[in-house]
Amino acid sequence: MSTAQMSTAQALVSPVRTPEEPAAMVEHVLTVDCVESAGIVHAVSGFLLGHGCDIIDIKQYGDKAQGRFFMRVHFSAAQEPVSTDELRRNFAPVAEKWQMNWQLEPHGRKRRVLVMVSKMGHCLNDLLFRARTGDIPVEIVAVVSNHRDQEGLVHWHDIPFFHLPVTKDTKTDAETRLLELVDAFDVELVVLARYMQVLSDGLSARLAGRTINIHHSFLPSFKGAKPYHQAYERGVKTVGATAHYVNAELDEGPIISQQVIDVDHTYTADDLVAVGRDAECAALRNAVRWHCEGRILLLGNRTVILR
Ligand SMILES: Nc1nc2c(c(=O)[nH]1)N[C@@H](CN(C=O)c1ccc(C(=O)N[C@@H](CCC(=O)O)C(=O)O)cc1)CN2
Repeated sequence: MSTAQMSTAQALVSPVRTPEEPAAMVEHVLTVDCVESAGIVHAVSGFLLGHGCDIIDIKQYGDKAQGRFFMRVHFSAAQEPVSTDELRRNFAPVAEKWQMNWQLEPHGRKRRVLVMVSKMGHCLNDLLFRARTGDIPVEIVAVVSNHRDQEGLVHWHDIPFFHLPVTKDTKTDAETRLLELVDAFDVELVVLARYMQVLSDGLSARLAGRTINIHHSFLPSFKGAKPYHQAYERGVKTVGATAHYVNAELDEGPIISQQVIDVDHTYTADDLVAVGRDAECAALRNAVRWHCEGRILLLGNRTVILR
């Protein structure tokens, strides 16, 4: 068989050689905040260009009053040769030079979430459904409650349920057990989905920046345990809900997301409780989604949301 015949035969069996197969691309999200100054975007985009990365979406905000700069970059990187850990190692010197607070995560990585609830299950139910359907990038790894009302729902989702009753005498042990569960399940975010016990200063400090609460009023109005009854007595025409990070000060943590609903004189206090549920679910789901997508950065007791 002549060489010409040989090469025709080979052509028949070996795959058609197309131009260089693009390497598999992996998407990442980089969030940074640092002192505001010229050259930050250039430094970050130059780093990405130098590592063969392609920017998909970029959001930034410079707070002139506080002199702080915030940025979120969603980008794709050729998987070979750059892994997430390698990107982190290579970005560290850039972050050091600019004194950045930063995070670099695979885009869409599901965060490990522990949900706390008392008796009212509407926010828990909404989060369980949206986690199950992939609407929010979370894996709910455990649910903790000081009551058993939601145990059946949680077991239906095949998720571990822990009953930690809280009284004046058991609160310290309950909080110690909660921290054991946070470590045991490698929890990245704790969500208080109508959990009606105040976390101690010590627990709030241990969970600072990784605990989100839904308060059933449009803060700063009507703090405390019964905001809808306060709203009814005050005769308001709008009620709402506020998702915020938890700190030791009750209902005082940095606000992430708020929702409102118009009402009028025909609404009883129970009617306000009922219409408020949708606002609570919407505010909490947005806050959890934005936190897990790396869209929230802190500026003192306020938040910067890059979306
Ligand atoms: N350290 C914090 N812990 C909690 C916060 C918070 O902002 N910081 N928010 C609460 C949720 N919440 C309002 O959104 C709230 C819950 C409970 C109370 C309250 O007064 N509880 C009474 C007991 C009520 C009961 O047993 O039903 C109390 O703790 O004495 C006010 C506001 C979650 N934790």
